[in-house]
Amino acid sequence: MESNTSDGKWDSLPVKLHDSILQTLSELGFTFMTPVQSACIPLFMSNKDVAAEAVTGSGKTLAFVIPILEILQKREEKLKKMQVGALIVTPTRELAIQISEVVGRFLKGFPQFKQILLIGGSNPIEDVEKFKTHGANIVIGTPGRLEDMFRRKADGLDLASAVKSLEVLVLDEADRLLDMGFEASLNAILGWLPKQRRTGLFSATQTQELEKLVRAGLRNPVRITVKEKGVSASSVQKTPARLSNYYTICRTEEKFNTLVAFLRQHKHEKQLVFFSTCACVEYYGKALEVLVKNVTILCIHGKMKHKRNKIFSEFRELKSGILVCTDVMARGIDIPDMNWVLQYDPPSSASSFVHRCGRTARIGNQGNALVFLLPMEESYVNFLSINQKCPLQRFPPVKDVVDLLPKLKALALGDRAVFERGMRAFVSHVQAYAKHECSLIFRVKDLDFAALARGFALLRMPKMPELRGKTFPDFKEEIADTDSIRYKDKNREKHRQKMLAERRERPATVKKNFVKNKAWSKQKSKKEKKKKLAAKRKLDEDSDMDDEDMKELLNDTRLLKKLKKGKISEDDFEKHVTSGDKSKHRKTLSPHEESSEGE
Ligand SMILES: Nc1ncnc2c1ncn2[C@@H]1O[C@H](COP(=O)(O)OP(=O)(O)OP(=O)(O)O)[C@@H](O)[C@H]1O
Repeated sequence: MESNTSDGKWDSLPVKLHDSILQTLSELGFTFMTPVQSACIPLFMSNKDVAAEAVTGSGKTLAFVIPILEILQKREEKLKKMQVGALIVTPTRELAIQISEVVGRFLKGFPQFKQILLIGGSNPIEDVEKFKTHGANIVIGTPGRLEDMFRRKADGLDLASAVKSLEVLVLDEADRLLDMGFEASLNAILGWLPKQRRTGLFSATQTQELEKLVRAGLRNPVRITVKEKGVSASSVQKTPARLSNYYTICRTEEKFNTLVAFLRQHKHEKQLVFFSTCACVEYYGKALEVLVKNVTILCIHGKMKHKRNKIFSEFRELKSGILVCTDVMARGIDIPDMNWVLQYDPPSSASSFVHRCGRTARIGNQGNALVFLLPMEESYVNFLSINQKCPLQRFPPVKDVVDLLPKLKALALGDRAVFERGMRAFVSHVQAYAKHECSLIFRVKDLDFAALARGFALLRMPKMPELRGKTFPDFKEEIADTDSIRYKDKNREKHRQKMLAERRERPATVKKNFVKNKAWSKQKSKKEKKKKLAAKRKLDEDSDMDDEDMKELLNDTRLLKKLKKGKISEDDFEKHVTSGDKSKHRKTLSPHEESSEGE
């Protein structure tokens, strides 16, 4: 089936839709159904479980929202205030908000039903109170918060009882939800739900693994697949037909300059720029704010706590602008009039590639996507075309590329915060690169680290396990003593100076043991200590990491590895491990992973 909006009018369905639904559809100006809607709605309404795969932006949301409303309003026994009839689970908050807006629009015609949004970023106690006061028949949420809500019996919310009347469960972006990252929460949630229910799995890249479908509780599901006919070939492609999908090949040192030149030439358009990690968004996003003038630039990633919803809504309203983001924006997000999807870093999986591109060229509109590849990554183009049915064309060379890396370096020299962001971004990028699903093409061992560091405009090479034992004659350190780089923020700098002075005053022997005795106190079990060290290794975006912290963490990580390999004893480990006392402030080595970016 080709994905367009002319798959018949709503009254051509074998089932008649409720007048209120038809009324809302007419208000929205949706005269025709899309293929996924005409296929799913009657099946889902007739007691079947469905697993639907349809290209991005093909109207999957209504393919489950309409049946949910039909099923709930047809129930013989009307739902009470605290009875949940439908549960929609999504991997990200933004997607949950978006779905709740769609549901809200249709609920105007069904005032008897209430919906509630249960997502991260808000106060869970407020959610509990809201639920208790207003009740909810349709729940939309992200796995972490939903699981949390199920466990809040002590706060007076018995969600497990409320879902006993559940008729429909929808997993939107099902393949992502059934991934490892959400496994624990999702299993817990599924465990609370009644077995007798309809289940729908929706995605542009559906899971083909039967065992996953079974885990989601699907009984003999009807599989619905709606793909696009390829423009050139007679093949069926996974991306929308009206998407112009490009790639460009840049050397590492040219990549950022090319991006800036491109963005400067497309200021009147709306664009998403994907990076692989939160730390890269923080670093490059801020750099773009300085280097691309007279255009709104916003940044969003999964480690942002409260600002996220506001940023997302702000960007949706813009006529033109740039949203620098991680894969938290890759799936399901429906931003009107998106002109370009730029992938500065290729995504960690082929399915992400399809979803990222799908933020443009939605519902029959024109759109463009461009992925930046290094020369050694060119075979990714073939891989996408053959294995993923996602053909790309080479983008004509970007004009007026100027070298802005010296400017970026100057920014780092002028503010320690920029310097640290750059180091963190580099480390996270390398570690994310090593985790690429397509590891035959994205080979970390083939990365030219010196060139990469030049491309990141770093002042010196960071210390990280991947670079251990290597020398980089092609990388010129910009500054011998990075301690001399000051924070622009006066208070932060004052605090740093104080810490430096304290460190200088501390005798060398005490230095090692002083903090150690505090945090790694004798009372703590060895297991606990190891757990704490593992926790320290998870990146905490809100704190700072100075050079000393970085060294200590490297030391700790090295020791932990040795301990695991049996090269040192537990006693040796304890003797040499540095303290965790500063862990509140410290950064870690590991990247800002986006693998469990949801929520
Ligand atoms: N029948 C229709 N006629 C016109 N527009 C529609 C119709 N159905 C949905 N739309 C619009 O199409 C856009 C894309 O729909 P939706 O977000 O449901 O796509 P999707 O298939 O879920 O995409 P993704 O795979 O990216 O999650 C939305 O703006 C929606 O309002």
